[in-house]
Amino acid sequence: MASSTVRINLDGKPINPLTILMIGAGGFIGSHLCEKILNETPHKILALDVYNDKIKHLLESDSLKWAGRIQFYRINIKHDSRLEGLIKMSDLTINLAAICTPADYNTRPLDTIYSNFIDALPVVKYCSENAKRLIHFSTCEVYGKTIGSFLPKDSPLRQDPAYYVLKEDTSPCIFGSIEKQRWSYACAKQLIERLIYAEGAENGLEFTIVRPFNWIGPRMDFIPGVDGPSEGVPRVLACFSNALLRREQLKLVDGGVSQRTFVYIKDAIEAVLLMIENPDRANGHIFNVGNPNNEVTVRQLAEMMTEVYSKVSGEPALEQPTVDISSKEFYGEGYDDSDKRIPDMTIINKQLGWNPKTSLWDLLDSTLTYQHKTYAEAIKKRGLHVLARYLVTAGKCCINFVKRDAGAFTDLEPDNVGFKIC
Ligand SMILES: NC(=O)c1ccc[n+]([C@@H]2O[C@H](COP(=O)([O-])OP(=O)(O)OC[C@H]3O[C@@H](n4cnc5c(N)ncnc54)[C@H](O)[C@@H]3O)[C@@H](O)[C@H]2O)c1
Ligand SMILES: O=c1ccn([C@@H]2O[C@H](COP(=O)(O)OP(=O)(O)O[C@H]3OC[C@@H](O)[C@H](O)[C@H]3O)[C@@H](O)[C@H]2O)c(=O)[nH]1
Repeated sequence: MASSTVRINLDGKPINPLTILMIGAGGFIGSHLCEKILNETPHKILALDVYNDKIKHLLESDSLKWAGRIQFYRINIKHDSRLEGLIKMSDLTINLAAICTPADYNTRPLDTIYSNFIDALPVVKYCSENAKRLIHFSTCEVYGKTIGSFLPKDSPLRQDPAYYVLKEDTSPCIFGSIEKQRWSYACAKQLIERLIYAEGAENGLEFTIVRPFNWIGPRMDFIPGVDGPSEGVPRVLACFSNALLRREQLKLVDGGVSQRTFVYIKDAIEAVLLMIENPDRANGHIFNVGNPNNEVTVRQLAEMMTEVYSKVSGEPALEQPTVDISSKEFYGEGYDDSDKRIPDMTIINKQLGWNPKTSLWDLLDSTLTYQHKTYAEAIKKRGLHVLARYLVTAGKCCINFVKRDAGAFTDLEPDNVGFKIC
């Protein structure tokens, strides 16, 4: 519940109610950030996105306690004349809009570059020209590969943090060759960071840049064939959740040797709210937002998710829960990878006093509980439905489709048919 008492920031200054333009509010991070702002602050949100299914629960009824503090605008920032006016109406613009699933970077490089650089240009321009504050979402991927990854495999220096800890103001950005089009995303993000930084240096733009380190939690991406395209390839959490839900093997790209640190979305948006409400401490800064204590290889993540899902679902794991697959087969030509992503936390600790709280096991427990509750039934129905169609077309038996409503047989959606084998 939004408090009615005057809220103060880290420097003891009163926090005045803000109007926040959130571009990409309908996405994974945006939906959690909207919830937090509406539940804990008096701020108003102009939620801009092409989709709103992940924030529908915040928009539905005027009876909601935050009614009137969130308005949704179905806008594609690629070509919409309303963008500048909305930026002018707001005290702060947060830009989350991006194509940010690795399966797109090497297969849709032009769209990826346009989305992460070209389309962000007007947002930066309008904020700078109208002296409006900007919080821009970049990525930990701008660091690319660690320096240590170029050392000989047996070099002891690989164990030296100086060769792998990623620090905002000192670490280089190291990408693969141009043919490795995976890096189209990271390079576009790097260039928009540099443009924002230059707008700050030359024109006084008040900016904060966020580099998320694998934020995960409920509502991340989609489950292919349920709330996203069957042929879609989401990020690893949704890929692995999809396999677990369907009792299929989890695919380990190139053996799952890459390492990642994962942070719970609920911890991460706490850091963003601190940035929003402490402009004197956040303006002009780039922040790593991640959890250095949650490092695993992708293989270890798969094993942990398998164990947690077995506990959550009550179903035994597969005999062989994982299978290796080459990146070429899984992602196609031009894929490349970050070897390791450990965030240095010095700057965010000093400026905002933020630290993540949730262990990887606990965040996977709450996330897979959500996934199982949300998707298991739908997937089971679709599975039976597909089986029924197969049996009928294969002439194995006749099946009486028992319609649950009076609709025509054309709408044989799993939700409204039951069947019995005669
Ligand atoms: N989730 C993470 O771990 C992570 C890690 C690093 C960086 N990021 C960055 O954080 C931001 C948000 O990521 P997310 O995980 O919420 O992704 P997401 O895909 O769930 O959300 C992005 C949202 O932006 C919207 N969008 C994209 N192009 C748009 C356009 N032209 N006009 C209007 N809306 C548009 C999409 O519809 C989507 O709702 C992205 O910039 C991403 O690069 C996220
Ligand atoms: O089914 C899968 C999916 C993914 N993976 C591997 O899991 C690792 C993580 O893959 P993700 O799809 O989550 O994406 P990455 O961590 O590489 O980058 C992501 O995090 C940083 C953000 O900028 C973006 O949202 C995205 O680029 C990669 O090594 C990938 O190859 C698998 O082994 N199997």
